[in-house]
Amino acid sequence: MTATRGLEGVVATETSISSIIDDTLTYVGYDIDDLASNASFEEVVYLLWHKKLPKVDELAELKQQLAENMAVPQEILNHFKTYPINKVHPMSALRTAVSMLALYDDAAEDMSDEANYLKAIQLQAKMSTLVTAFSRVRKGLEPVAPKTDLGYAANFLYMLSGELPEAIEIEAFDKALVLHADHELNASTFTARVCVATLSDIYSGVVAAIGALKGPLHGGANEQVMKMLTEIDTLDNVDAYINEKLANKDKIMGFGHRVYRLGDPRAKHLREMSKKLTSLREESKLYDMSIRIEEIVTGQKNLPPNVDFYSASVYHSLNIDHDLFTPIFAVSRVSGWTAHILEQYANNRLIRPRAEYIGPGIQKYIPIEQR
Ligand SMILES: CC(=O)SCCNC(=O)CCNC(=O)[C@H](O)C(C)(C)COP(=O)(O)OP(=O)(O)OC[C@H]1O[C@@H](n2cnc3c(N)ncnc32)[C@H](O)[C@@H]1OP(=O)(O)O
Ligand SMILES: O=C([O-])CC(=O)C(=O)O
Repeated sequence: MTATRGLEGVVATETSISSIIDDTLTYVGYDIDDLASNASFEEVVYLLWHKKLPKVDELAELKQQLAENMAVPQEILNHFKTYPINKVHPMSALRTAVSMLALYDDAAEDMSDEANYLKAIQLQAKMSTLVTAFSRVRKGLEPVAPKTDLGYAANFLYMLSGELPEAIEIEAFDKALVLHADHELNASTFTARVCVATLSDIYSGVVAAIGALKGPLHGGANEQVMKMLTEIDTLDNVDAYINEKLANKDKIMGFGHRVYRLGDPRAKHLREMSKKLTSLREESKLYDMSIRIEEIVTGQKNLPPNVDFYSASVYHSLNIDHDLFTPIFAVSRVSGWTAHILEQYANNRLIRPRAEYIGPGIQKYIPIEQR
């Protein structure tokens, strides 16, 4: 038995939710470029869960279900207030809060298809409330209740700031949610599938996935990109900073991908959004710095930007705190996680691969006093 490092190239499951073939990303066969230009996030959520685009009444019903399920138990909001607030990363708060949601769900252990679908709706609805409420509580502000007449993207921005967002902000945020919704068998989705393949519950699968997304080699990279842009500070500093990192063999966050070799098709949409929004906020320097970083990293290492690179300056331009970038990724990706969890339940087999043993051969036990 020989291990494949990082499971590269290993085909671990079948799925009909999303695919990456020849650097093209599709959700249920729809090209991501088509969806990014035309579909709302709620349509994409429906697509991932039902494997078909919704009709008018189906979309209206899903929107209503999401809006109606956004409120979270007061106990969880009170719990936020007990945290050592300045030390807690919002991804850790989200991980705990999603775990707590299960405690207040009477159907948490009901494994019927109907109950699991309802839990998917509740997780999708409540995660945006949890992220925005935590952000406010740590600033000493009260959470803002969702408005049932707003769409998902608008509601997130409204609950975050307490102000009704502008149309351009809603459009950009909605598109970012569409672009992050699913991505074949990425690390967090695989984690979710492994977890629920033991027939554990959907909350456990999503909590496990949040943990996997948090790391800087996966969803956590978007926050690190913003940290890098902040450190570099000016266009003049870019070359020296990036060249030094590359010379030291440090990774440049937001570049490279396990599956894409020619480039991540989502990055160009975020690049365009970054250009527009940074200019609107009179912070074009962030876009200019990003473009120069891309020129150097692509030129020297042949590594194109991934979804996390330009999303950083997009979220910054929406006045979002930098440590909320990865929780926002989770708010979108929970649609994909839950779609994969439901798909796993529908045709389940325990996921249990083997390991190549590289430790010592058979050894004889030595009593502790003789070691
Ligand atoms: C939503 C997402 O999860 S998208 C990915 C987000 N993560 C990041 O942006 C973090 C930075 N990128 C990386 O760490 C990697 O490119 C990953 C984790 C995305 C993919 O990793 P892998 O497929 O395992 O590639 P691996 O890390 O083995 O890299 C292969 C080679 O490219 C180099 N490389 C890969 N990414 C980068 C990078 N961002 N900066 C510099 N060099 C890089 C590696 O150093 C390695 O070089 P070597 O062969 O000389 O040792
Ligand atoms: O697919 C991956 O490995 C990582 C990624 O881009 C994503 O999860 O969106």
